[in-house]
This record gives sequence, C-alpha cells and structure tokens, in this order.
Amino acid sequence: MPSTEQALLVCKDLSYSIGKKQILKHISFSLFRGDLILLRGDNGAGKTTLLRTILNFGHHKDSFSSVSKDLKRPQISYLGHELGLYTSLSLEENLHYFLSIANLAYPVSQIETLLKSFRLWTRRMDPIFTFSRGMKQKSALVRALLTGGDLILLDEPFTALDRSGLEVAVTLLTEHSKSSAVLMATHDPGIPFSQDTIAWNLKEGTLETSAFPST
Ligand SMILES: Nc1ncnc2c1ncn2[C@@H]1O[C@H](COP(=O)(O)OP(=O)(O)OP(=O)(O)O)[C@@H](O)[C@H]1O
Repeated sequence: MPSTEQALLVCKDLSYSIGKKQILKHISFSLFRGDLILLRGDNGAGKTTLLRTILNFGHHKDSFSSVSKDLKRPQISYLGHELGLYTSLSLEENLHYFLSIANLAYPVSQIETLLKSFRLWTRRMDPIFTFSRGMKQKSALVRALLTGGDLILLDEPFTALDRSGLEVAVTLLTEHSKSSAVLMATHDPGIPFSQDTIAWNLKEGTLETSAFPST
C-alpha cells in the first residue's frame, strides 16, 4: 500500500452522530488515485452518511487531517440519490452548465463518445424530463464522470440501469479510477468488477475492508 503522504484524502478516527444516534464509529481509511472501492452495508448502515461526510470533509477537520503535499484540496464529484440534473434543460445544456461551474472546458469528442456508449447521443438535445429513469441515471453518471476531479463519490450509481448500461458504467468507472479515486455505495450483488476492486463493508458503524468480492 502507498504511504499516506501520497493519499488524496486521509481519514483518522472519524465518528459521526445524528442526534443521539452514533452512525459512524472510529472510522479510518486513506483514499489513493487508482482506488476503485465498493461500499456495502445493510439499509441504514451509514453508507450515504459516510459518502456525504467525505464530500464535506472540510467540516470534519479533526478526522480528515492530511492530504497529499502536491494537492491542497482534492476536487470531489458526488452523485447521490437525487440526480441533480435540471429537468427542463436538455442533456447537452446540463453538461454545458455543470462543466462551466466546475471551470472545465466542454470536451466535445469525449462527450460524443460517452453519450454514444450510453445510447444517449440522439437524445442529447431533448429535455431531461422526457427521459426514462435509466436514461436520467446514465445522464447523471456522464455528468459525474466529466466533472470527476480527483475523487468521485457515487451513491447507488447503477439504479435503473439495464445490463448494457451497467456494463458500460462499470467499464467507464474502472477506466476513470486509473487516474483518480472512485468510491461507490451499492447493494447490487452482480456488478462485474475486476479482482482489483476493493470492498468496504459498513457494519454497526464500523468499517471492514476486504478483498473483492466481499463476504
Ligand atoms: N436526517 C436524519 N435524521 C435522523 N436520522 C438520520 C438522518 N439521516 C440519516 N439518518 C439515520 O442514519 C442512519 C444511516 O443512514 P444512511 O442513509 O447513511 O444509511 P445507508 O447505509 O445509506 O442506507 P440505505 O442502504 O438504505 O441507503 C440511519 O439509521 C438513518 O435513519
């Protein structure tokens, strides 16, 4: 394992409570470029809470104490249960908007490749409200990939995807994780990830890590 000095984000002894209920208990981990991590756990185990805590790591300075020396603050992209797309805008308009607020150029040929992979290319000028649930999910994944930055956090990213959409998503996320880190919460047991994938399991507020697939 690389040293924590090379980590994008180091978390030490993170505990988090909502009201009187302790959700996360003394959690420690480091995230590195190249990591592709599946986060599992029962309903209510705290997966969404952990992802949102990482997203807002600046509010938990005592736990997130160290980041790589060459990187002041990792850029994080988040895709949660709410897809965060503007439904009255077209897919293309959404991508233009999210790239512009992330201060990124519009990568024309990359977008064409992504949209063709997800079979969204011919629908790119249509408003999002005319899309099926799976098409909205694919659109949100494209947005997250394009604005990915150093770390992508995904909460149930495969919801409503058909088999071919799932395979495309897995391929794209695997490719993306080679240059950044990808951490995703999922219940889906049949995701075709490689043996290099890291498995995390949240159980009663503590984090267990194991080789993939988790048991
Ligand atoms: N706003 C809130 N107020 C009170 N309790 C909350 C709130 N948000 C989350 N919780 C509690 O925190 C715990 C963890 O919730 P969380 O959404 O992180 O679980 P999860 O592992 O993502 O679950 P799921 O698999 O169902 O999506 C649950 O017991 C939940 O009831």
